[in-house]
Amino acid sequence: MSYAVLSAMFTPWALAGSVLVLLVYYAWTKTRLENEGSNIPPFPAPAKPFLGHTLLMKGDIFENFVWMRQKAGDIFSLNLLGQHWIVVSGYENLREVLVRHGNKAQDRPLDLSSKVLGEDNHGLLSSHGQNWKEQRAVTNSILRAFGMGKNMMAEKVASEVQIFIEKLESHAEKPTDVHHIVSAAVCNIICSILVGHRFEYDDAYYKQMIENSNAFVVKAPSLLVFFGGPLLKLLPGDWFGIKYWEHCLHDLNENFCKFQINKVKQIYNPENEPENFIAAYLQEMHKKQESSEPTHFDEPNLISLVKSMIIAGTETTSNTINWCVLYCLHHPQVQEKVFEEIQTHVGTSRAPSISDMSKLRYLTAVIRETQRLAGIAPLLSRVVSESFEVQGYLIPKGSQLFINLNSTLHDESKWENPLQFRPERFLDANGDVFKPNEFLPFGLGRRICVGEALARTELDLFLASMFQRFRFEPEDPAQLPSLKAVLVLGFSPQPYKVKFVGRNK
Ligand code: HEM
Repeated sequence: MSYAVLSAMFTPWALAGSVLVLLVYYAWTKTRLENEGSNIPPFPAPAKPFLGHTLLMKGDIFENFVWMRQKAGDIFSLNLLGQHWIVVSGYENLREVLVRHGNKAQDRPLDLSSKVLGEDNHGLLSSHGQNWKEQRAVTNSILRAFGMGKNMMAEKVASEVQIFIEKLESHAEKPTDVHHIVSAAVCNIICSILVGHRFEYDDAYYKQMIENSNAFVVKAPSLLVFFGGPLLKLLPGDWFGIKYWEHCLHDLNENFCKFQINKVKQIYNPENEPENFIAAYLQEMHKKQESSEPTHFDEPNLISLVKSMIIAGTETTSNTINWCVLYCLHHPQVQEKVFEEIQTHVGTSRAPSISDMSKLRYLTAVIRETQRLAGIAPLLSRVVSESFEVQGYLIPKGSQLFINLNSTLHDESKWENPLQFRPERFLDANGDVFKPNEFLPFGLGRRICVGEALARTELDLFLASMFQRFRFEPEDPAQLPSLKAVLVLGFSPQPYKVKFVGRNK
């Protein structure tokens, strides 16, 4: 080979061209799934080169899943930028995957928030393996010790409800967007568990924290961006909103989680009974460290755990309350019926308590119907740690799962007219409330919501007092706020205003 040919081969352009060809080849091989050709669930459409089915995720993902399910069945595959995702729908299939094969489908893929924060496998929401098991066990035991599911926790909730109702009274009859007030009240319950005290709703520091935590849900980049997130973040500007989102998470991390942990550490004494979640975790951590047992208990996990609880425990419950008020604006007869029930069984001279709930059966049905119809946490994600079979299909190790929770909550074969708000569907012929298996708003199996008992107490006490004290009226009766949900990480109602009219008027 002549010197001229050799030197041409090593020009910067030729090198750049070779790198590009290699990259394209790499991307091409990445987009051919490892187990394609074996008995994996079918695809709803042919995959495009490189992108696979990524563009099919555009728009309303649940509407897309409906036609995909019709074409490919209850369990189908998608190739998203070379990653094998499997979408699972239908109650029996969810049970098979999350319960029967639960130990092989309990890990969470590393999500974009963990990637942007550089948190590989910390905390509870997005951790996996042995670390997740330990963080989940300690969270459950601390929450139980602080009275979750018992009267002790109900008292904490009840005292915040009282302050919340007074706040609503100060806005009475004025059309108000109560989103912040509801979130601030609900988050105060988590804060009083985590750090041992509540915050004023108008406190600037607290408001910022709520905004950051809310941003995690409503400002999350679209699912499309999720798959290429870490790379897209390197682009100049903030076209996809990743940098703003990252900033909010970072602020939450530094100024709330780390700051509050440091405050607790300053007065923490391992000899004393822990007064809050952070102190209880520190105590467990020190015990493990002293016993020199191998342990995943450490401060990075604690920081992430605090963040998981704030994020998972605020917008979920407050969204459900906001949905319930919105449904009642559209169905005023429902709120009249709840009020009558409260008047009969509780009266109006004292606040409803958790022990009243067994008599407030229609209210319980209204809360369940709100959770069913709103389906606020519609899609759960998992990564498969060991291959297994469902319905004769191979669910291969390393594939990722989208568990379509709303496929059971809105299943036409189970619920008549599933998209209608009809609380009576949860009442039997004797007027007793029941819970069909398909009612799974908190998930199923090993990763079922860790705060379910707390969330149910919150929903019962907040809503019972709201129905007792106010009639919810629309700002403009001729134009009711939209019922169309905003879908980012979950389903939230669009912002709306409501008038809280005192029942004594
Ligand atoms: C109406 C309110 C709520 C709903 C509908 C809800 C729903 C859910 C769902 C569907 C999951 C995912 C389960 C899975 O992946 O299988 C989950 C997980 C979780 N929830 Fe809730 N949740 C609510 C309230 C709360 C509250 C108040 C807390 C605070 C303690 C909380 C903390 C968590 C945590 C930390 C996880 C992650 C658990 C894990 O990955 O092991 N949630 N929740």
